[in-house]
Amino acid sequence: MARRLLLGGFLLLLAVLPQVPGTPEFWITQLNYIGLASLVVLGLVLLTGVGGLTSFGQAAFVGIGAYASAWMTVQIGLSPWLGLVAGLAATALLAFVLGAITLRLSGHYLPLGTIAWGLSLYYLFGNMESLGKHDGIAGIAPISLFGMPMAAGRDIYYLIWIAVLLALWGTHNLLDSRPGRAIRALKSGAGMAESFGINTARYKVVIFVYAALLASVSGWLYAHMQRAVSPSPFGLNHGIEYLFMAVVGGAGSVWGALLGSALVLTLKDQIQTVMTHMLDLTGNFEMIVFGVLVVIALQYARDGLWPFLAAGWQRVTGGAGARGRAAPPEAPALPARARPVAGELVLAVDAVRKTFGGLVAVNDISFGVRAGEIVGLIGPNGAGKSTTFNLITGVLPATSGGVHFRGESILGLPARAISARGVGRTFQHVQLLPGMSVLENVALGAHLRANAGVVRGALRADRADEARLLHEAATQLRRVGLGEYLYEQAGNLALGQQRILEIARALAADPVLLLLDEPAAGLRYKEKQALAAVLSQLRTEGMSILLVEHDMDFVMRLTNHLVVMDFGTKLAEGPPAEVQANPAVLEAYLGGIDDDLDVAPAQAAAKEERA
Ligand SMILES: Nc1ncnc2c1ncn2[C@@H]1O[C@H](COP(=O)(O)OP(=O)(O)OP(=O)(O)O)[C@@H](O)[C@H]1O
Repeated sequence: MARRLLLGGFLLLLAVLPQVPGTPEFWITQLNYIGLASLVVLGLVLLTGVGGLTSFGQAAFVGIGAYASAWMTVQIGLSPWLGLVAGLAATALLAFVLGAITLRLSGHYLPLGTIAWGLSLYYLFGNMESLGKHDGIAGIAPISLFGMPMAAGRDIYYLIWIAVLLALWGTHNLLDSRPGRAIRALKSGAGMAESFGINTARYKVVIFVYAALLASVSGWLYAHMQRAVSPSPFGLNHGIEYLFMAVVGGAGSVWGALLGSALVLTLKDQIQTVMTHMLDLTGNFEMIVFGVLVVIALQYARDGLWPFLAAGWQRVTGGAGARGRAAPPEAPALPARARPVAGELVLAVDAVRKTFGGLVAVNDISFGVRAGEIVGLIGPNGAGKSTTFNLITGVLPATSGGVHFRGESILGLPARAISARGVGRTFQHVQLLPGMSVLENVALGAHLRANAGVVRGALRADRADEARLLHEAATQLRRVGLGEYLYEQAGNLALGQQRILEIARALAADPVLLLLDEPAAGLRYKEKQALAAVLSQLRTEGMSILLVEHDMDFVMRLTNHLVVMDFGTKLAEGPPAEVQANPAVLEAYLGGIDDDLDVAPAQAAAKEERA
């Protein structure tokens, strides 16, 4: 409620400011520039703050939007609106090509790549005869709406701010949608996202084009506001300044874009005024002071200033608690895949082999998992269990052998293709998006069961789809006993709960086979019992489970079949009681290779059960 009031007040202020007779013209001009910068910075929030892709070259896309429309209106005499369409088309095409090439670069090569094309485009503007070389293009017509030209600053003000507010709304919606969750996974969970069928390379290109289009709209508005364009505002220094704005404002939040643009532009102007009037200094000294202020700000607020303001506001208004919120409403179930009949061979691993240089980590291992069966893959540390797991899930390429899932060869397929066929997994080291709610983390698992894309997400035309996804996520969370934590931040959960959350996320993908990598690690006794109950229940429902686990007690009580590995080779295979009595297995474990495995209590437990 309080947030709505604040937003309403802000919108009202924006709307009436130019109408108040006393508002200085300078304020309007400054607000126009803040709006134009906000559009570019909003793109950077999505690209850099959320997606983790640093770009220094956004000013060049502003230039494409500006020059395309300037050229179309001045040289060909077309309407600025057609100029907008041409600018957006040119930007989309160029960003797609540049993105497809540069986004493959990782680490510092990506920012270097963006600097390279930022510079190239700047020099292109300055050297093309038809674009007026370094003098640029003058005499650009103003934008007209319903026959009324928006020539004055106060006229175009509304158009600029409508564009900014629409972009804020669209970006905010996008982040709160199915594609948005995938985008939020790019920065720190790309590998995990691929395991849920998310094409991360595609989403990187999508946010790159999205950010470029926002910059292009800003360029179009700028060209028709200034009525002239020249290369200098589209140079690399402006690209860096946009990045500053994003970082200072708070690159993780859409409102950070507005705050950063407003702060940087106002500060620069104020410092310049102080320098010239009070200290009698002329020249670009404001940039020096500004640079120092940015360094200090980053020292104390790494995530920018918006999170500070948001936290302060939360304290004042006492924000809604995560526990108190109602669960997502009922919604039709998501499409589900056909289940195998009990006993059908779901997974067949056939003489699979993996070598790392001279080391044979997995040495021609074969085993199978049938529908409605829990198979345990056990062995001392370094036996090759995780490597086998990674070969099945497509994370590592095999050296030789075969893996069939429901009769189809899956060896060599990428992780997301394997996941799409119905193989769900959890990770040895928990891989969640800690800043996202528990519910959203699980909804990410159901990504492939819905199809709302970026446009539907941004326009909020995805609500029916979204309701089904969230309802499914809540259902899976209740199924594993985490129904009370739907809106809690995933990072706030205890490790044991995070592991169970990973199972819920895997279940949301509607898998036929679940691969669990040490699910009981770090769990307390009670939590282990709860987990065992969940897994037994899943088995009863026909789920097939392959379990890599160190806790022998847990494995012995739960599995139908055990495969024991040691030094990459299969040591034994069979029902747990049989394997447990196998002398080779006892030797491998009791030989002191692995202290974690405590066979004796497991034997006692098995005896107890038989008695
Ligand atoms: N990427 C890699 N490069 C080189 N060697 C590797 C790589 N991954 C695993 N290995 C080696 O392969 C062997 C099997 O490792 P793996 O992690 O599969 O064993 P594990 O049974 O899962 O052990 P743990 O129970 O400790 O997880 C080990 O000797 C390990 O050092």
